[in-house]
Amino acid sequence: MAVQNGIKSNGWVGPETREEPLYDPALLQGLDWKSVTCMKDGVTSDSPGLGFRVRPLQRDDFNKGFLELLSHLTKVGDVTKEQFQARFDAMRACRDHYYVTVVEDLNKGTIIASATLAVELKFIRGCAKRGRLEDVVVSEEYRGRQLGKLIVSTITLLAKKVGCYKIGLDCKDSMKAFYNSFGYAGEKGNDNTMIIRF
Ligand SMILES: CC(=O)SCCNC(=O)CCNC(=O)[C@H](O)C(C)(C)COP(=O)(O)OP(=O)(O)OC[C@H]1O[C@@H](n2cnc3c(N)ncnc32)[C@H](O)[C@@H]1OP(=O)(O)O
Repeated sequence: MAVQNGIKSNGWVGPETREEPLYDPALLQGLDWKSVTCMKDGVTSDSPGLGFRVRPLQRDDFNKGFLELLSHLTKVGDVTKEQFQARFDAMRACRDHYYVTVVEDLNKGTIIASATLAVELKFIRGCAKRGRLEDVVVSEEYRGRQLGKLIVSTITLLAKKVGCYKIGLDCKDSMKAFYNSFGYAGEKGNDNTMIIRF
């Protein structure tokens, strides 16, 4: 892809074009961590712990074990690098809709946690935006080290920052207590997920 004066032919502008982030990394700066009570030892997305970095998904994360990480959540299938990059490019083209956010272990150069904020545009509520928390996962060998809380809290704060009026999620019954600890709760009379699988 052609780059001229930091501006790519797809219109992406910013100092981190070399790393090709899915969304503007500056959005992760200055999140309101004062409102988060579940983190211990001052861990935030700006200070995630020695050797860790919280950042948007990048186009080269195929090489950093991103799909391997997702396999700790569900079936991924045989996704080639070309397929991964085509999907990445499609998500980036839908600007302001997909905020796949990861934690990288900088010492190993691997992606060790991830979650997605998907933003749905509405006509209701004055053309509001609704957030969805999707595909939360921490690599099995890194669990129990606050990374789950870190990535979920980051996405929740990000949803507020980008202007969502609410954020919701679907999860198994066994995960309800985990999400309750961040303030996610079922609503009386409106606590059903209904799906058709194709
Ligand atoms: C919307 C969705 O995507 S639902 C899908 C959720 N993802 C999965 O099920 C994938 C497999 N599981 C995982 O990847 C991880 O176990 C996660 C993401 C659920 C948790 O990640 P971890 O890094 O281990 O969590 P973390 O260390 O931040 O622990 C957070 C706290 O939640 C608690 N916790 C962890 N799992 C659960 C659970 N199932 N129910 C209740 N509490 C839980 C921990 O005990 C810990 O409590 P503490 O802060 O009092 O010590």
